[in-house]
Amino acid sequence: MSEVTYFHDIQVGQRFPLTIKRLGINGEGIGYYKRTIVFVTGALPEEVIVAEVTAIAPKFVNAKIHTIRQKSTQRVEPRDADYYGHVGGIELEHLSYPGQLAFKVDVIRQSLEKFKPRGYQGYDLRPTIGMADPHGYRNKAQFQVREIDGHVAAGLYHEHSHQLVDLKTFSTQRPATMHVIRYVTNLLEELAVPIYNEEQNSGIVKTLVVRESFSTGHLQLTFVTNSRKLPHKREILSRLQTDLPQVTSVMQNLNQNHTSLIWGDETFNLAGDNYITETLAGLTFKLSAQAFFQLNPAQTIKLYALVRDALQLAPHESVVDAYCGVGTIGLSLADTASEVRGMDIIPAAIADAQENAALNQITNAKYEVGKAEELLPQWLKDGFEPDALVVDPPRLGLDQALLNAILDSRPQKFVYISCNPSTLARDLVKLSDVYSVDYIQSIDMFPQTARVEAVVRLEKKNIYR
Ligand SMILES: C[S@@+](CC[C@H](N)C(=O)[O-])C[C@H]1O[C@@H](n2cnc3c(N)ncnc32)[C@H](O)[C@@H]1O
Repeated sequence: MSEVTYFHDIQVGQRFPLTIKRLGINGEGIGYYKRTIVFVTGALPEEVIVAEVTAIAPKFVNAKIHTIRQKSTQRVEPRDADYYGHVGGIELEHLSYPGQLAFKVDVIRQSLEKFKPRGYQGYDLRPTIGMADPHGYRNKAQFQVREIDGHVAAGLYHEHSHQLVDLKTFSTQRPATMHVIRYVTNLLEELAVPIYNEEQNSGIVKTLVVRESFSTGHLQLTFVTNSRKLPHKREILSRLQTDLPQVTSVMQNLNQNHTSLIWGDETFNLAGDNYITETLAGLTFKLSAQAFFQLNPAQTIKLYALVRDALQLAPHESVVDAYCGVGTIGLSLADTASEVRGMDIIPAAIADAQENAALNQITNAKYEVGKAEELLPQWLKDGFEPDALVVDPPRLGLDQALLNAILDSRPQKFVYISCNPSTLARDLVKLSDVYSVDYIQSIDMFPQTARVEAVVRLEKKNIYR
């Protein structure tokens, strides 16, 4: 972002009245000042505000709210009032939950209108599936630990900085994860365990990671440290055993790198098990400290049911789970399919997928390390023609080579799970040559954030049958 003024009549610090027209993809309010697009953090549609310009870029202006002249009826008091606007993960806390759910459909609509895939005006955009209680859902807390004013603090960085915000409460976290974090933070202070100092690269405890199993209530606690030695280890473990018996796995990860990467290469056990076990959609998963796992288990169950429903696999049909992570989607389909094949670029994720298959006695699922855009064409060349395809790509969307492979092979059944409406709409431009969009079902995996997740059911057009 440049501080240079590109618009001869707009300056940083300038204030002007602004009517907010809609919310943008990151949840910011959007208005127009002299035909220039203005993004205003925290402003809501239909509000009339006085905006104060904070930055100017060639094609847009960023601003903050100076005053609100006319408030939206959808505006609510953020639950995390002390932290709202300072840390990420709660950027829509000022918007009512029905308003958030409506926003998540609207963002998809805006993306479709921008990219205009074939027939987009007729797409069945279904209302977002929300949570009965859109708080206390995150099963994992990964909080930095630092000393602030002589006290041990644990939390997230101030947005766009490395200044830590000590989160005493955080309403999107499952309460047990916060309880463990605060207990350990206080214990580290009481025992005067040296806390990491980023500037000097000194001290020992860098990060606390706590993950809770939704199904068992057990928790895993990992200390990420700058040295192998964890001072007062015995006392810490004994206190945890007495006061937090639900913590069944205590691990230590050694990370002596002076970088922003959370994890070092070595993880070892301090007490209890190496894993916690999670059961989801009838499947059991062993979660090691670093294993990727969905962060909102209650909604994940609904997401997998949506995929199953959209595919309606017959027992003789094979399915590819592209971008499979630890294999959860494909494994949840395995009992309805003849064969599941999945791929991911992360070797540790594939190792977990294979282990998860074995743990659940699933013998018809195979996983390979590699890029979807390379492996799918390879499998097709080798004569494997899947009946169904599920793609769950990262925010970048589908690679061109993968799109070409899909358009060439045209699997009969196709579900696209997207976490970015913009790349989804872009990819649909190509895909809609061969597939029609049956429906787009958004599901709220991250309440209070602007993140959007959607399940798209595509149907091969008749001419290709
Ligand atoms: C949105 S996550 C999907 C997670 C998984 N489907 C689940 O439900 O847990 C995207 C995954 O794509 C993987 N990935 C990124 N680029 C890839 C590529 N080119 N080919 C295959 N996998 C890729 C990432 O490692 C990540 O696990």
